Parts: sequence; C-alpha cells; structure tokens
Amino acid sequence: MNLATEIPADAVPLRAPSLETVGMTKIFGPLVALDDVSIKVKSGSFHALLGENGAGKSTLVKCIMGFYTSDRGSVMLDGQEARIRSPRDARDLGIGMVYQHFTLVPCLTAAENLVISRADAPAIFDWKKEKPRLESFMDRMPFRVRLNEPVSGLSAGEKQKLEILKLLYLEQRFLILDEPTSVLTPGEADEVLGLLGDMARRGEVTVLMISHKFREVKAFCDGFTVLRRGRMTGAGDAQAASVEEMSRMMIGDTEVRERAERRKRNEAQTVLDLAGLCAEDGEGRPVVKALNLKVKAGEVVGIAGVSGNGQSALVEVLAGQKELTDGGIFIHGKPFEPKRRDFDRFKVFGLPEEPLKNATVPRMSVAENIAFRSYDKPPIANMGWWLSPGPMRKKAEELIERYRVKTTSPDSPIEALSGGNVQRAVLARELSGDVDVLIVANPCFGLDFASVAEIRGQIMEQRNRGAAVLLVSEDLDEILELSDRVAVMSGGTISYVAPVEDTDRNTIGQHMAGGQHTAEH
Ligand SMILES: Nc1ncnc2c1ncn2[C@@H]1O[C@H](COP(=O)(O)OP(=O)(O)OP(=O)(O)O)[C@@H](O)[C@H]1O
Repeated sequence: MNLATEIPADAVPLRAPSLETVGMTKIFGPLVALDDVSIKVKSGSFHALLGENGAGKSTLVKCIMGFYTSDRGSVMLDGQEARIRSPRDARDLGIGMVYQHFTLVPCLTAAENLVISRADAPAIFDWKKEKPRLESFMDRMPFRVRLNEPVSGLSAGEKQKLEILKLLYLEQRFLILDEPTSVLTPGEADEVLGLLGDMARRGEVTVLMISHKFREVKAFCDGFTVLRRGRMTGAGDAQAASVEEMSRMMIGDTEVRERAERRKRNEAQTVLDLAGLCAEDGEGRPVVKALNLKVKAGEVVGIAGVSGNGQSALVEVLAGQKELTDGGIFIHGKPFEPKRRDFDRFKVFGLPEEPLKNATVPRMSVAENIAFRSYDKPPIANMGWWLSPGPMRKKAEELIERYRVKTTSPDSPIEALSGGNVQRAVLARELSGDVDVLIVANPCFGLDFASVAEIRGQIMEQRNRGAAVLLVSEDLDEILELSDRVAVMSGGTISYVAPVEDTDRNTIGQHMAGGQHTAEH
C-alpha cells in the first residue's frame, strides 16, 4: 500500500493518466507565488505550461512533484485525489520529471544509469539478467540510446532521451519536462518532442512541458495553460489558439499595448552608432576592423562570436580602455568619447565581464564601490573632493537593499562578496540612474541560476525602459534569449546581423564559424 495516497500503488495505471491541480496556492513570505491555480491535463495529451519568467511555472510543478507543500489545493490523478508529500510519493504514483540540467552519472554507462535509478537497484549488478530485460525494454521504446556507452560520451540529445527513457523505465507515465529543449539543437529538439508527441497520441504517456517557445508549442502540443504572476490567465487548445492570443495571456493586455507603443516610439531611433571602428592589439595588429553596428532605443543587440574574434577589444574600446585607430562612436548622432565626462553626459553605463577585476576596487568597501559613479555629485560630495560618508552610506544602503546585494555590512570589502553579489553591486551602481546606453559583456559568466535570472531581468528592464543595449556574450543561449537582433563578430568585424525571429542557432553557428559573409547592417 502506498504511504501517501488513497490510490493503492499496485493500481497505478501503466497507461497515460490525466492530472489536474485544484486551487493550488503557494505562498513564500509576502509573495503569493501561486494563487488558486487549477489546470487540467488530459490523459494522453501533450500539454504546454506557458508563462514569463517568475510566473510560477516551476513552483506549480514542484508542488505537483511534492518538492513543495502547497498552502492550499490538491492534485487529482485520473480523477482521484493523490496526496503527494515528497518526490518519492510522486514517483510511486507514476509522475516523473525531467529537469533542465542532467541528472545522469557521467562515468556510468546508459544501462548502468537506468538500473541504478530503480528503487530496488541491486548492490551488485547481475548483467546476465539485466541486459536482456533492458534490451527488451529498449525494443518497446520509440527511441534508443547506446546502452553500453558511458553517459559522458553521449550527445546532449542522447542524454535528454536517456533522461526520458529513465522515467519510462521506472514506469512513470505522467512526464513533466522543464524547458527540455534548452540544451538541444533545433534538430534534436524536434526529434525528441516529435517522439514524445507520438507516444502521447498512442496513450502511452501524458506530458506537461514548461516552455517559452511558441514554435514548439504550436508544432507539438495539443493543450496549453498560461500563468501570469501566479495566476492562471488562460488555457485551451494549442492548435486553435494563435501565438498572439497566447502571448496576450502571458503578458496581459496593458503590457501588450505598452510594449507595442514603446516599440513604435522607439522605432528607427538609433541611439548607439558604431561607425567604421578600427583598433589594434598591443603589437599593432588590427583586431577590430571597420566595424559597423547600430543599436536603437529599447533594443538589445547581441554580439555572438567565437572568442578571440575581437569582442574583447571592442568592449575595451567602448569602455575607454583601448584607443580607436579609425572610425567613430556616435550617440544620438553626436560624437562620443569613451571618457568619464561623456559617460555621464550621454548616460552610458557598462557591465563588464569579471566585474570584480574590471569594475571595482576589490579592497574598497561595498558602499565606496557603489558610490563610484556619483562620488563627485551632490549630495554625496558637498565639500570638493572630500566624500561625505553619511550620504554615501545612506545611498549605498538603499541600493544594497533594492538590488538585494548580500553583504554583512556596506563597509565589507567588495572582494569578500560572492560572484553574483559583486555583479549585483556593479548593477546597482550602473543602473540606478537614467540609462540611455548599456554595454554588457558576458554578464552571467560563472554565476548561479538565481543570479543569472536576476541579472538578465535587470538588463531587460533597462531595455523596456528604452535603453539601447549592446550585449557581447559567448553564450549563444543568452544571446538568443535576450536579444532583439543578433549580430555575429568574426575576424574583427560584424559579419552578420538579423532580427532574432528571422534567424536560428544553425545559421548563427555557420556565421560564427566564418562560413558565410553576407554582411547587412
Ligand atoms: N523557494 C522560494 N522562495 C521564495 N520565493 C520563491 C521561491 N521559489 C520561487 N519563488 C518566487 O516565486 C515566483 C515564481 O517563481 P517560479 O520559479 O515558479 O517562476 P517560473 O514561472 O518558473 O519562472 P522561470 O521561467 O524564470 O523559471 C517568483 O517571484 C520567484 O522569485
């Protein structure tokens, strides 16, 4: 008999179950992360769970999986209440989850990973018995992976397939997938989702997939539910609903209108114009070669590229750390010199890579580091060059709180903070005023998930307020997630520019590899 449910474990069906949440509510301190959320996922359906960052999708699936105890609400499995108090209860009921990160043991083979995942995994494997069982399991599956290959030798697509196979091997028939394609190439993503869709249609599994990608939802899903700020704002047939309808449910009518107005206002308004930039390395070799690029207000232009193609030199030029040998930088049509005076005059701010090294004085305090940009302006400085510690500290305390910089005191040296908190402190300093141009280089390198989401959120907020954002990043996912237009830097110049909706990973990859040179700016 199963511990936590009214359904006996031996009655768990091996066919696709239906699942509902009824009035699911989860409160974190002052935040209602889920407010009375009722969703219905039909048996044998492929259902998308949509919502912007922070909408509550992960919280909902964590409540279903028993990672969180909800404050109110219940889960119904095949029409009967299933009380799930831990992931183990969920697993006993046939509910399994594939996470964004892999959970496989890299040094073990695919076969070993499957066998050890069983609750009754043997201490010593009897491969004579296990192998034929695994082969016959694999024969019944719509896709295969190489069973004898160590997981470290599998491609991302194969690993994702193995994660799914693991759930099926454990006889889990309600599969929750958390943005499963974020680690896959478009080809691999289509293959995995297509095969899962076929299984769902055959009634072998029910799938609930968290996704941000409308294309995938339209291509593979039959039902969808949308969350916004913890509430359910819509649900329906993914084939019947249009992308506009779904996105309206995700971001709300007012926000849709505001974004459209903002876009119209900002259209054609070039803020940052890099015109024919040239720069050399220490030995006089050209590293930036006649580079042209324009960034409009309210736009993120992401520069992708294999490292060593001049990106660092470009960032140094823009930060005033490297001289231009030719060309010019213009802001709102006026020449811009990357010096302190012009940074202030044109409201240009920057978030460099390795902020501790490049944007702070490590031994100075958090408060002093945050005050850098404003130290010679009142009210922080009212006696010539002398800083007034009172106002400086007060301002720093406000910013530390607003940007949630975790520090024991504003007087601690900034070098004592974690990477994410240094980044937050630099953001607090750079983004607390009016920003017209924001230059960001590899902003999330080496940071944990929570800091990454927060920092990306801050960048997007500046864009939404109308800043022109130039993002240089080695992380193509980051570029694709944040950019309105994607540019590729290759051999010191911009070799390709396209709106993000008109391009894809493969095309960008080809340009990064220097495959095609059809520059259009
Ligand atoms: N353990 C927690 N403690 C406090 N707040 C939390 C916790 N987990 C999530 N939240 C908050 O709950 C809200 C919903 O977060 P959740 O992660 O569910 O959103 P999401 O839709 O999955 O977003 P994303 O697409 O960014 O993953 C957010 O405001 C988040 O900051």
